[in-house]
Amino acid sequence: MRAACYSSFVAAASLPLTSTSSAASDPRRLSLSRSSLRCSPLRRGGGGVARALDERLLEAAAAAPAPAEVEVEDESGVTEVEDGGQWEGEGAEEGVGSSEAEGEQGQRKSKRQQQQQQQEEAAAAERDRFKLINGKEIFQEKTYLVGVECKRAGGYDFSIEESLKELEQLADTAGLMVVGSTYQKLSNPNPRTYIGSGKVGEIRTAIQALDVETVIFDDELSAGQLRNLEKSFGGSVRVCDRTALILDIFNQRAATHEADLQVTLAQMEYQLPRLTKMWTHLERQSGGQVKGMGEKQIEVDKRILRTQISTLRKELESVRKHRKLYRNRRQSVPIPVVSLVGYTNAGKSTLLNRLTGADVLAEDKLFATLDPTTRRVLMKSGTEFLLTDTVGFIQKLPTMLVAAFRATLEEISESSIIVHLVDISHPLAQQQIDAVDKVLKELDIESIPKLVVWNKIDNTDDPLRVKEEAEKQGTICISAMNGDGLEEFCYAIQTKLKDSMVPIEAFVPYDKGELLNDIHKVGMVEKMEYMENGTFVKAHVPLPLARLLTPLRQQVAAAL
Ligand SMILES: Nc1nc2c(ncn2[C@@H]2O[C@H](COP(=O)(O)OP(=O)(O)OP(=O)(O)O)[C@@H](O)[C@H]2O)c(=O)[nH]1
Ligand SMILES: [Mg+2]
Repeated sequence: MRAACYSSFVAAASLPLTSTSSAASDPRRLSLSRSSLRCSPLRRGGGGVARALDERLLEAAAAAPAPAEVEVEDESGVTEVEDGGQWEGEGAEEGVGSSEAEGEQGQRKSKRQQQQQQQEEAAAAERDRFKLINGKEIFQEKTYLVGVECKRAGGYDFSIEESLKELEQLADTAGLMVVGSTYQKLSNPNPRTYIGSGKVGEIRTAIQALDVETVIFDDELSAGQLRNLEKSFGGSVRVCDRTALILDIFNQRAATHEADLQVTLAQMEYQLPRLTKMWTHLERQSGGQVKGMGEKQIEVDKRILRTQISTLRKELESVRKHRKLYRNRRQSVPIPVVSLVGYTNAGKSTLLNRLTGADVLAEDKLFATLDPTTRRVLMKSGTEFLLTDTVGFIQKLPTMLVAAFRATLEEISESSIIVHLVDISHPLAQQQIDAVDKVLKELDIESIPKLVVWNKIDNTDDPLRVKEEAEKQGTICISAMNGDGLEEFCYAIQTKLKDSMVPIEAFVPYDKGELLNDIHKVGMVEKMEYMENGTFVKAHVPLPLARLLTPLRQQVAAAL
């Protein structure tokens, strides 16, 4: 029953398409237009991994005994009572017979009551699995996690246990209920099933014992591996991988048009290579007589998907152009931009909120922020800078997501300073730093000055010792939560900004007073002298403003 309902869900939901069950090859799914996919209430209700409320309710209703059957049972109960009434009369004569009948009847009754109670409890437990996440109702599917530790070149620094722990956090963010996990050490992944056959059997047993509905692998699986695993685990269990899970979280959290476009594009790109051989059932249905039918259907689907991908790319391009235009307009007032980057959950949004009084969602979930938010920060010195909050990074970040979010991250490449915020209280802080540096390298922005800042100092066991260590490394410690170290943070930004500015001396006539304002706002004034026809100013200013001031810089010698 679940498999049947799930078919219709996958067909209606968008293209996270983590499943390769026969349902996943439903032709209707691919013929859906993207706009209809985006508007689908099922997609709104949680995307591919977490199922929508309506679907689950239908399913739960179907799984529960039909009301008509309950009535029949009740009717039979009533008949028995009536019979019992007759027996009662007879029993009054026989005495013992009556109490025996009553006992039997009572036993039957209590058994029925017990069954009813069990059913009610099961229904209540089922209802409890509907959770409200980000204002969306999500059904907490029972999920089992699987990891593989491989000896591979350029491996990640996260151990398999740590990586699985993070996968559990991701599953929790997606609204899933993790009921167990396992891992295997392999020299090389099995090309058919990723894990060995013994492990497949072990997981199958766990699926049955724990009533698992979804199995998530910690690494990206091929279409063939997904299909083979799903077959081995039994039709109703869904198998997906870390990438699909991350895409699903992004899908759940995309709140703006641009984020929505980016996530849909990434999902389609993830899906494209996984369409291969999903139509083999057509070959089987046709009894082998209409050869190549499935093959043709894949081609049709791929073509549809490619067309949708290219339409999406064009749409994204136009959004990007618009964003660039906006950025250029913003740059005509050359306020320096400081970008906040860091591992997901490091506290970037909390810091932005704390410094600017913004109202960006900050919560103890992974990928709370998908869209860059920029706010103005006014320092005590009077200097201003723009602070941009960006999407968090994660180890094993799907490459299509990095690519899809490149436009968003372009903001970073045009900033004056990059602040790499680290959750220093996290046991894997160093590994997280390495993962972020890896993505930053991919973005080719190493020439921009970087400031490493340790956050959540309040959450460490020994803040004093951590601060000492930070000092040794030339790093600042802050608590975005309670505001500790924020003055030092602003001072460090100011110093770094100054390093990236040009020292100038200029004579600003009184009728060009607005330029003096700009110097104050975006630069750092060291000396100012009011003279007869204007003001002499010595300052550090950003390059664009220094260029703008060129004629006035040349007048200094004449004025003095
Ligand atoms: N104890 C402590 N908790 C903090 C601090 N800063 C942030 N947090 C908490 O850390 C969690 C994540 O904070 P966010 O600001 O959402 O993190 P983020 O880096 O924006 O995360 P993403 O948007 O997912 O990339 C929230 O529960 C915050 O309350 C801090 O200085 N101390
Ligand atoms: Mg955030």
